[in-house]
Amino acid sequence: MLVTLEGLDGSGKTTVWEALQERYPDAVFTREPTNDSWYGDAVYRSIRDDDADSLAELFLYTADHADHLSRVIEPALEAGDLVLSDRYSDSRFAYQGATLEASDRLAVDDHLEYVVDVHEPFSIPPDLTIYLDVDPETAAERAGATNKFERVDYLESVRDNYERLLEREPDRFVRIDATQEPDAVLEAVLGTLESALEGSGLESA
Ligand SMILES: Nc1ncnc2c1ncn2[C@@H]1O[C@H](COP(=O)(O)OP(=O)(O)OP(=O)(O)O)[C@@H](O)[C@H]1O
Ligand SMILES: Cc1cn([C@H]2C[C@H](O)[C@@H](COP(=O)(O)O)O2)c(=O)[nH]c1=O
Repeated sequence: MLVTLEGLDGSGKTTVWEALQERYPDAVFTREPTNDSWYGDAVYRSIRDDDADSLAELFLYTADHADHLSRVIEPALEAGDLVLSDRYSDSRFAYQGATLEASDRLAVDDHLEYVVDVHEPFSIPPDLTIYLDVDPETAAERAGATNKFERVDYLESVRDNYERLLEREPDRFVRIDATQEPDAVLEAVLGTLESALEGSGLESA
């Protein structure tokens, strides 16, 4: 089963993902951008470049995703493992959808749909996506504005895109109020995961 954690920068995904590692010791924990390949290194280089071309950046993130799929996700799913990924394809749909729209780099009507379509022929959709919902102000404050994505105005567009994704696939997404205290957020995530794992044949926490 493939479970992904999504949300704005600073929404608390990594905090939750790290706590889950104690509860699910047999699961495969992974992330995007990857931090163990040259594709991931290239993505982090682009994140640090304020003048990066938005279309080139989409394909850097997508190359990293393709490698992540073949190297980590597909083998783990074939082995029947529970896979928990801190960010995955929805980050591309929300973030690059917003960046491309702002840069006017592409002659398409709907930038989010374009990014979804790029993934469609090769990607594996998650079984469950836990969306940690925070307002852009809280997100930017918590994240500390350390990169070009962590600005309130940009995060507003990213959040609008996440809302579209939740509307498109209400059965895949579970929204959790991530402005709650960390313990309450973790409890809500654990409750969601336990319900999803019931009857899946995979072990509960
Ligand atoms: N529920 C919470 N309430 C208050 N602060 C939180 C909460 N969850 C996480 N934090 C704090 O917010 C900061 C960002 O958290 P974290 O790194 O988990 O977010 P993230 O979503 O993974 O961010 P990014 O996408 O930028 O990596 C950290 O300092 C963390 O301790
Ligand atoms: C996977 C992915 C990520 N991003 C953005 C979101 C963050 O600002 C950075 C790095 O992610 P991290 O969780 O803070 O390490 O990259 C993106 O724009 N598109 C993506 O596909």
